[in-house]
Parts: sequence; C-alpha cells; structure tokens
Amino acid sequence: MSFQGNKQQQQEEVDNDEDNDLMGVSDYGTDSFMEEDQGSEGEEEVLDFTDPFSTEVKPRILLMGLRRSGKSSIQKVVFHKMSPNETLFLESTNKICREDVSSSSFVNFQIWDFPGQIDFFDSSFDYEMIFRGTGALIFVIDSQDDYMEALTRLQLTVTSAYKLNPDINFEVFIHKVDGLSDDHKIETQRDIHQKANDDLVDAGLEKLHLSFYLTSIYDHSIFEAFSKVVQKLIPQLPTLENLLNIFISNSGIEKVFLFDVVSKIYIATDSSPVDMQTYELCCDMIDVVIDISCIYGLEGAEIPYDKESLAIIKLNNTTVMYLKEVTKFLALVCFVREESFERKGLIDYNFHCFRKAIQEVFEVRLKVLPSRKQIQKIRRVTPNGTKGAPL
Ligand SMILES: Nc1nc2c(ncn2[C@@H]2O[C@H](COP(=O)(O)OP(=O)(O)OP(=O)(O)O)[C@@H](O)[C@H]2O)c(=O)[nH]1
Repeated sequence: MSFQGNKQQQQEEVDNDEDNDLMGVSDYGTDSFMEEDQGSEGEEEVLDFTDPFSTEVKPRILLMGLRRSGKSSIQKVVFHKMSPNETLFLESTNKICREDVSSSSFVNFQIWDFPGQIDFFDSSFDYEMIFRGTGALIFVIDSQDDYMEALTRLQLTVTSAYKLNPDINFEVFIHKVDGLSDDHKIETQRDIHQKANDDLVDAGLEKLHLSFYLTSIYDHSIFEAFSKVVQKLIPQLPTLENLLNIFISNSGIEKVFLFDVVSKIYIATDSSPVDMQTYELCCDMIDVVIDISCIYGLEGAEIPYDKESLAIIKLNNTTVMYLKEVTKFLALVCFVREESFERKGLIDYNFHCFRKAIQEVFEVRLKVLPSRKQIQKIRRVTPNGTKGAPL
C-alpha cells in the first residue's frame, strides 16, 4: 500500500482501482464469513467487517448499576436512536436483557442490561458464566443521587468479576452529569474516584484499574465514553490508528475519525487530540446524512447508507468536513482546510488506499483464524490417536 501525491495519475488510478476493488470486494463478500448477510440481495458487493470480529472476538459489554441509574436509557439512546426525553417513559427492567448489537452496527458486541434489583450474588445466579465471557463491564452511577450505595455495589461487582476474569476492562460511568454544575461535576468525579480506589486498596486489589467517564444522554458525552470503551476491545486499533495517521499526513487533512454510522461511536481516530466540539460536529454531520437519505434516499433500503454515501459541508471558518463511506457500517469523517480540499483528487486516492489497507488488515485475521482452529483440533487428539477432551 502506498499513499502518493501525483493528482492526475491518482485520479485515473482511482477510477481503475474502483473497478478492481469492486471485484475484490465481491470475492471477499461471497466467502463463508458473509453468512450473516447472504439473505439480502446485492450485499455481496459490500465489504463486511462484522464477521472477522465475531469469529474470534465477540466482546461482551455488561451494563450494570443500581436501579434507575440510567442503564436502559444509555442503551436505547446509543443503539436505538431514542431521543433522550423519551427515556423518561422507560419502564424499569425486570429481567436481564441481552442484546446483540452486531446486526445493525459494525460494533459487534452484546449488552447485558441488568435490572438494579437483581441480587446477582445470589447462589442461583450464574455470574461465573457471565463474567468469563465479558470484555468490558460498565458500571453506571447516578451522580444526581446519593452514590454511597452505588459505590458499595461497584466494589462488590468489580471484585467478584475480577477474580473470575482479570482481563475485563472496568469502566465507571458517572452518569446524569447534565444536572450538575461544572464545579460539582469535577468534585463528584474526584470524590467517586477517590472512594472507589480506596475501597479497592482496602480489598488488596490495587492492580484492578477503574476508568471513569462523566456521561449524560443529553449530550455527546455518552457517545464519546462508549467510543472509548469499544475502542479498547478492538485488537486492530493500533493498526487502524497508524493507517489514519498515514492517511492524514499524506492528504493535508487536519483530523479524521472512523465512525460506526448507526451508533455514532468512533472506532478510531488519528493520534492528534480529540476535542469534544469536533466530535459533536461529526455526530451532527452523520445525523444530517442519514436523515436526508432517509427522506430522499432509495425506498426500501434497509439502512439509508451505501457505497455512494458521501457528504461535504463547508464551515464558516475555512474548514471543510468530508464524509465518505468505508464499509456498510463505517464512515470516515475528515476535517480539511479549504486550500487543502482543492486537492480532493489526492484525498480520494489516499482514501482509496486506506480503504484497501484496512480490508487487508482484516483479511490477514481471517487467514489466521482457520489455522488456529486447526491447531486446536490437532491438540485435542491424544498421542495414541484417540480424541482427547476438548481444550
Ligand atoms: N437527567 C438525566 N436523566 C437520565 C439520564 N439517563 C437516564 N436518565 C433518566 O433516569 C431514569 C431511569 O433510567 P433507566 O434507563 O430506566 O434506568 P435503569 O438503570 O435501566 O433502571 P432499572 O431498569 O430500574 O434498572 C429515566 O427517567 C431516564 O430518563 C441522564 O443522562 N440524565
């Protein structure tokens, strides 16, 4: 893969490559890992990254916390486009709700929404099974309420989960911060951070790391926090970041995000710092693209987003926002200065290289997977040739 700078030649190559690429993608798409999508017509041409993730890594994210802390609201707002005000009418969850997010989104994981009143330390509750398959445990604390009980519960939850699976990422959402003043927010975060870590030290679990986020469903903070949680579960993240860095440095782009379109979670970004306003602008742009496509797009399309999807928005500060489809779930959103955007051919060519490169990243993973499975099979056979117990 190479990013280049000759505009004319690049444009021609884009056109040629576009054709080749379609063929490649088509081949790629008809492989066995496309099983999930084979039912729908025409989807073979769409690059699909869902399965490479699911075959080996199907991280489970648990959403836990006390009653009315906001767990169901978070799930509904982030993954079901529910407007925050509608969550006021959500009924209390009475059973564990398990949802697979992979069908509508690139992000392939399950959310386990635990009702606050369930005592999962009850011996009849198989928490061992639950924690063993967990990638991240999000514990939601209502910051507008007295949080002492929540902290006790957090301590109990993380210690027992850690004992069963020390690889879990423990994420604490200090939630509903929209009701707090800026000073109060910082004070609450400091206090919760301090108390939670003191409790862990008392329990001799200094190694257990908790990450804290201030969140609210009434702004973009919940999407940003979820982005960070999900990013930690993507093994290819450093490669994606590296590719994004190469892409922007060769294209005169200021900032770039790789977005999951449905959830507005960003899967990766380049190594320059992320500021909230830039992220919010990207979310707004995705909303505009999807809303306009919903109204004026092709009728009957399942998601109003396809390989033709792109948008250009010129801001009043000489910056251009450029959105382009990467896969059926992913979009790249770039911030480019107006003068750099004059070389759009170069950006498009480099975008094309980037797209191919991430395709290769996941192809490598797919090649590795079958051989791992074979190794496992061989290891299951005992020296005298009889089948041993499964590993
Ligand atoms: N102000 C504010 N209210 C929120 C926020 N998130 C959720 N809520 C409200 O909190 C209340 C409880 O939310 P739920 O999502 O039902 O809480 P839950 O944790 O799923 O509750 P159980 O199902 O009882 O475990 C609802 O009235 C939501 O509107 C937030 O970020 N800010």
